[in-house]
Parts: sequence; structure tokens; C-alpha cells
Amino acid sequence: MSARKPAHRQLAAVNFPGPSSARNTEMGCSSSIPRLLFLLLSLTLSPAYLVDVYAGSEDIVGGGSTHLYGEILKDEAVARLRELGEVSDANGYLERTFMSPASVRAANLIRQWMEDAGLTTWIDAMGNVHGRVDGSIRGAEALLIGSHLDTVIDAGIFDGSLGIISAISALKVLKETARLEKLKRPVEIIAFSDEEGVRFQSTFLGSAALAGVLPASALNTTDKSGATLQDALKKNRFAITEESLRQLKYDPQSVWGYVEVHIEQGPVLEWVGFPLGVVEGIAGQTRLKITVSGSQGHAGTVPMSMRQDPMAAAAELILRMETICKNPKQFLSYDSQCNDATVESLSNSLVCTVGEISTWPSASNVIPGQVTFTVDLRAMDDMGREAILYELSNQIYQICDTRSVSCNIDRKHDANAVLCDSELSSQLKIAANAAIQRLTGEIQDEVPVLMSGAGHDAMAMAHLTKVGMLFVRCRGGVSHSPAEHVLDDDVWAAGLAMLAFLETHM
Ligand SMILES: NC(=O)N[C@H](N)C(=O)O
Repeated sequence: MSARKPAHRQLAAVNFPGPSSARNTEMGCSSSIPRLLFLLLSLTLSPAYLVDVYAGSEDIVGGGSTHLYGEILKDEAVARLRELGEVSDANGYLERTFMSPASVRAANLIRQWMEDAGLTTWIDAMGNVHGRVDGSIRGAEALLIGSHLDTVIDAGIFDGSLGIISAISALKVLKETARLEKLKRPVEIIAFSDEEGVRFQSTFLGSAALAGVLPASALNTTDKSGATLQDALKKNRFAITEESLRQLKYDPQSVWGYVEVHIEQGPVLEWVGFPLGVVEGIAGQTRLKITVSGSQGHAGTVPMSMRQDPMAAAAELILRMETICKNPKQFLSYDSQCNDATVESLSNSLVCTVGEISTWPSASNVIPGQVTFTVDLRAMDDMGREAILYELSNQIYQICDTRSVSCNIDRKHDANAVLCDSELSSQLKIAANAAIQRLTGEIQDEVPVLMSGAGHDAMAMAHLTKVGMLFVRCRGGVSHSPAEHVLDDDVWAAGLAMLAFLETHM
């Protein structure tokens, strides 16, 4: 890896607390929910507020005791998370992007663990790892459980991996207790090959292929080195063609639903003192690549008044974007598309980020000829997100005109907001409550219900089937950072919740 790792500052990611019951079925202009209200309510109601609910849990439940399967759901799961966290393409930090050597090693490791849990395994043409056990009822629809094996650059070890490992552990418990064959429906764990979208900028490659929403044109998308997605797969002996991509799509009739466990990546569960939460919905997202082209020149000779400097233009564009995203209300005109509800929803959920920027030719004594940067924009309200994108584009073109540089906006990725299935969510809530009760020996308040600001494979899988998600508390809400941390006991709680959920399918 060429980049040197800089010193880290910790920043908490943000998820949006949601109301305590699943009901709002519309993500358009009318989806206005006072989300902070729920958080405040939870803070008042929860006796465990800001308290580690497992303080002293070893005494209460006897760490590693058989009935709570601590050896598998906690000790082994944590050891595996650490082992997988070492599988990296970089020296000294975690980086595992789509089809990299480390991601291939990770896929093989996960496959071994799936086999150890008694599952039949295979790796498909998009590099997704599958582990499946048949159900006792012939022809029953399958329960799919998944998360992703790829990571961001300088990642934490729980993002994605926790969902895969907690599911494998829960199934391993069923195997060890001779209950695997009691499952009525087939259960299939899928470790998706790409969710972060770091290499090709188009996220959910693995899950979108299985859901049948990855267009054939995606095979020609290029990474920074100019390699296509198809090349990247071919290099690892996955001979994907348009036809084989089509064949990856699951028949919706053969699938019962999709469930995903994931770290929260935000601070709410920690605030309210719960290890687990149920996800009500996931924010929609758009990724843009903006290219600003100006006039390349000598840093010492071109007078300031004669410059067409794309770097200064990019700086202005980025600051304008920040202003719009901080105050959407000031920039949107109210019409039938954009009413009070949309604006309120945007005010609560809109976030915009420039995470990557590059310049050409990138030398201190050269006025750049070109600057390219990414924009990641998310909101719970899809119409509101469109309205912001429209406003942002207008402002970008205006600024570029004024500065006599040219701008190109390339829309690299879009995913609409998704609502989790209410029935699946209640089942997950019951499972999470059961897990917490079994671990603490106490009856707690109901597990919280949250909105997710982060994107998940569940967004792609929602095109195929109903989806449900369980969040796991992480320290300080920090994610996409090596400081990401989940308590061992919370890993245990996640495994127990998955086990309780699987037991309802027996
Ligand atoms: N869970 C995640 O971090 N997912 C995405 N890749 C994202 O939100 O960008």
C-alpha cells in the first residue's frame, strides 16, 4: 500500500434514533418523524442509561457456561473476529477491498468456519461466500442471513464481519446441540464480497447481484488502475459473463426473508444503554464523482487574477455543499415535491461528506489542471435527497461558471431508503429481548428501534425479499476507524439473539 497511515482523530458516526414501533410505510415527502423524541424518551425510560448492562455479568451467568454457549458465541466468535481483522492487504491497518488478495483469503477462512458449523459451502461468481443447511420441510423458502467481508481503508474489525460471524456461531451452536436438522426451512449465510464500494465506487456488488439488481453494465466499471470489475473477477478465476451474472439472481419464490446483524456505527445504543437494537429503516444514499477542470500552469508566474484554478473552485464547492447540507431549509423551495415534512426529515437526517479528493498533476509548484472529489449524500427522505441533489448541482455549475472552470458531475451510485419488514422486526426484537434477558438474568425495557444512517446489504436484498436488521452497540459510535470496538459480551448478545431467532424457525 502506498499511502502512509496518518495519526487518527476519532469521530462518532451518526445513526438516527427512530420511534419505538415500526409503522411508517412511506419514505417520501410525508415521512416526518420526530426522531430525537424517541431518543429522549429512551433516555428517560431506560434504567440502564449509560451503564454497561453486563457489568458483573460473569457472576450472574457464569461466563462461558454451556447453556449460554459462551465458548462458541463469545470466546470463539471474538477470536474469529480478531483473526479476520488480521486478514489485510495493508501493513499495520485493515484494508480488504473487493477481490483483493486479502479478501480472497478472508473468503476462504469464512468458508472454513461455515463448514465447521455444519454448512454446505460454495463461492459464487461474484465472490460471495455461501453456507447453507437444508430445512426439514421440503421446498420451504430459505431464510438468508448475511453481511459483508470487505472493509473500508483503515477499517475496524467488526463492520460486516460481526454479522457473518454471529450467524455462523449461532448455527454452530445448533450443530453442536444436534439441532441443525430441526430447522424447518433452509438457512443460508452469505458473506457478501462488496458492500463498502471502495474499489469500484458502486456499493453492494455482491448482494445486488443476488437480488438481481446489478446491471450487466456494472461489469465494465473500472477501478483507479483501469481494471474492470470483470477483469478483477477473472484474475481470481471467477469467469463472470452477463449470462452468469443473470443466473446469480435468486428466485424470490425460494426466499422467505433476509436478516442482517451489524454494528450500529453510531452512538445511540450506547447512549440508551442497550447492547442490541432493531433497525426500522435505512437512509437512502447517493455517491457523486465531481471533476473540476481548469487551466494547468506555473505556480510562480500566473497572476492570481488570470488563474482558472480548479483547486480553489473545488474548495468553494465543498464549503457550499457543507452549507446546504447543514441548512437544507434555506435552500429548498416549497412545492408539492418538497413540503414541511420533507424539509423536517432532511433537517434531521441529511448528511454530506467529501471523503476522497485527488488533483492532477499534484505538485506543489503547479496550479492543478484537474481536481476530482467524491460526494456521499444520505437522507431518510428520497424526494428530499433528490431535491438537495438538484440544488447542489445548480450551485456547482454556478460556482464553476463564475470561476471559469468546467465541472462534470457523475452520479456513481444511488440506493433509495429502505423500510425493514415490521413482522421480521418484531421477531428480531423478541429474539434480542430474549438474548438480553438470558445474559443479564433481568427483564429489561424493550430493545430500542433505530434508523440507520449507514448503508447495508439489506438495501440491495430488499429488492428480493423482506428484510430485517439487528444493530449491535459499539463504543462511542465509532466505525470506519481502527478505534471501532464492540464489547465481547455484546458479541455474545448478538450471537444469542441470532440463536433465539433461528430457534423460532424450528
Ligand atoms: N455499514 C457501512 O459502513 N456501510 C456503507 N458502506 C456505508 O454506509 O457507506
